[in-house]
Parts: sequence; C-alpha cells; structure tokens
Amino acid sequence: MSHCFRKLLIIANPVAQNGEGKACAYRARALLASALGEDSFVLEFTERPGQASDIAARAASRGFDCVCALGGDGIANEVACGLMEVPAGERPAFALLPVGSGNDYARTLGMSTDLPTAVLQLCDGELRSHDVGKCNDRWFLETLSFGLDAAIALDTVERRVRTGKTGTMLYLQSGIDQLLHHMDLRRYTAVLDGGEPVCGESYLFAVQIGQTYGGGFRICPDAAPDDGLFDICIAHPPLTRFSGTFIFLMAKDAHHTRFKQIEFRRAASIDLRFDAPLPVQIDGEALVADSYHISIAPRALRVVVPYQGESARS
Ligand SMILES: Nc1ncnc2c1ncn2[C@@H]1O[C@H](COP(=O)(O)OP(=O)(O)OP(=O)(O)O)[C@@H](O)[C@H]1O
Repeated sequence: MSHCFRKLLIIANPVAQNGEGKACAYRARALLASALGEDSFVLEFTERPGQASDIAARAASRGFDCVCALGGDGIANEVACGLMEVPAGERPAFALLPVGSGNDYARTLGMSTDLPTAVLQLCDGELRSHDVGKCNDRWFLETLSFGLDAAIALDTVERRVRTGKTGTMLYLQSGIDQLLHHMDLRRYTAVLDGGEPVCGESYLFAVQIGQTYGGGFRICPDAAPDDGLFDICIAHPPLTRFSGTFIFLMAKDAHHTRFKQIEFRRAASIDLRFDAPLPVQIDGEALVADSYHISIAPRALRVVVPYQGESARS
C-alpha cells in the first residue's frame, strides 16, 4: 500500500515526448497494477490541450485523493492549475510520472525519468508541501520567464517537432540560435513586495520556484520550492553576443552566478511591466499579457516526492 494516497487518478498526455506518452502510460499502468493492485488507481488520457485541468479539478468529487500527471512540464502545469481550483482542505495531492522533454519540475520533486524507478518512487513516496506561483490568472509550478530565455523555451517546442531532438541538446541549440539572432534588450519596471518601483534593462528576467528551466539549466541554484519566495534572476547589460552565449553555457551547471551582469533577488510578490512586448513562458508554455502580477501561494500544494527516510523529515 502507498504511503500517501488511497485512490490515485493518473492523467496521461498521449502526445508527450513526441508521442511516447501513450506507450509509457500503459507501461506505468502494468507496473502500478502489480505494485498496488488494479483497484487503487484509474488511468485516463487527455484528448486535447487544457483538458487535464478540467479532469484534475473534478478529481476530488470523484473520490481521488491524489492526481498524477504523466507527461512533461506542460501536463504537470495543467494538472496543478486544476488542483488549485479545489478548496485547500479538499485538494488532492499532486504527483508526477515524468515522460516529457524538459522534466524540470520532476527535477525539483526528485522524481526519476526512468519509468519503473519513478513508479516505485510514487508508490513508496511521501508528501511535502510546495509553493505554487500565479501570474495574472495562471498558476505555475517551476518557472516563469521573460525575454531571451522564454524565446529559447518557446523555440524548443517548434524545433523539437522539426528535428526530433529533446532535452539539454535541444535547449542548447535553441539557446545559441536565439542568442545569435534575437538578443533583445527590454526596459522593465518591477515592484517587489510592494516596495519602490525598480527600473532597469534586461535580456532575461526569470522568476523561479524550482532551480531549473529548459531541461536542467540551473538558473536559480539557491531556489527552494517551499520557502514561500520566488528566486529571481535578471541578466543586465552590457552583454555582447559572445559574452551572452558564454554565460548562457555556464548556466547549465550554475556557473553564471559570478558574473556582474547577473543579479539575483527574492520576493513573494512582483508587479512587472516592460516597455515593449516580449516572449513569455510559464512552465514552458507561451503567455501573452501587457503587465504581470505575480504572487506566491506558500506551500499550497501537497506533492509526492521520493521517500527520504525518517532522518530527512522536517
Ligand atoms: N491529447 C492531447 N493532444 C494534443 N496535445 C495535448 C494533449 N494533451 C495535452 N496536450 C498538450 O501537449 C503539450 C505538451 O505536453 P507535455 O508538457 O506533457 O509534454 P512535452 O512537451 O513532451 O514535455 P516538456 O513540457 O517537459 O517539454 C501541452 O501543451 C499540453 O497541453
């Protein structure tokens, strides 16, 4: 029997990871049936983008106490958006079987991308409470970013379909292409935690709950998903195409933090405007707005993480 749920709903994206999602879901079903028994879970597939939110929002009324996204960061986001519509006292826990291309929230949870291992982690897992971010009316689990890095994230979606590449290699190729051809500077005005407005110029402005985006780029290496704060990374001028590309490559392993152009901040709320439209990504999907009100719901979502043992419990 699982440590942390009685009845599990798995919402699977059949088109995740270039169509691998469907076969992975059937494998997960077989593994879960032998680990937990067939009566303890239900597997449902989405038929269209956005549907996972509707299914997750109704899960509690159908008797499920845990909803597991099977797919990438996109379906994870949709499931979380649905769960956040449920009143806190009735909200099912969130779980993830990572079958995506980027899998950044899986990194934050500590879930393996090896399916049999992830199923065992889910069955033996424990619950933690994680923060959930909100930008205007859209929730996010891991990342919200503006400018160059969002352009890269959005470019990867189109490039993945075209080239079949995934993960870090895909993000690196997109990154270098965007750095060489679309390194646009924007003026921003930011109000952090209701303070005085701060104006500046940035190439990228990332607002993180977890440490990574883009398939493992550790843009905010000190971010903790349960501290009630966003970690913010801003890349300021001067940056040439060469130094920008160099710092971008260094960010893969969090070695970008020592450059003077890179500023880190923390806040629980941010009001943000830019002087001109720019690419925006929220958990890897595009977002379009004129201004951005960003707030955090501290420890609002119970999430299944791999069992850490008694000594790791806080
Ligand atoms: N049945 C479906 N048909 C088409 N698109 C779907 C369906 N279900 C979900 N989607 C959409 O598929 C997109 C990508 O999903 P997901 O994030 O799960 O996989 P991925 O893109 O392979 O992984 P990652 O986000 O980690 O790169 C999301 O925008 C989601 O809304």
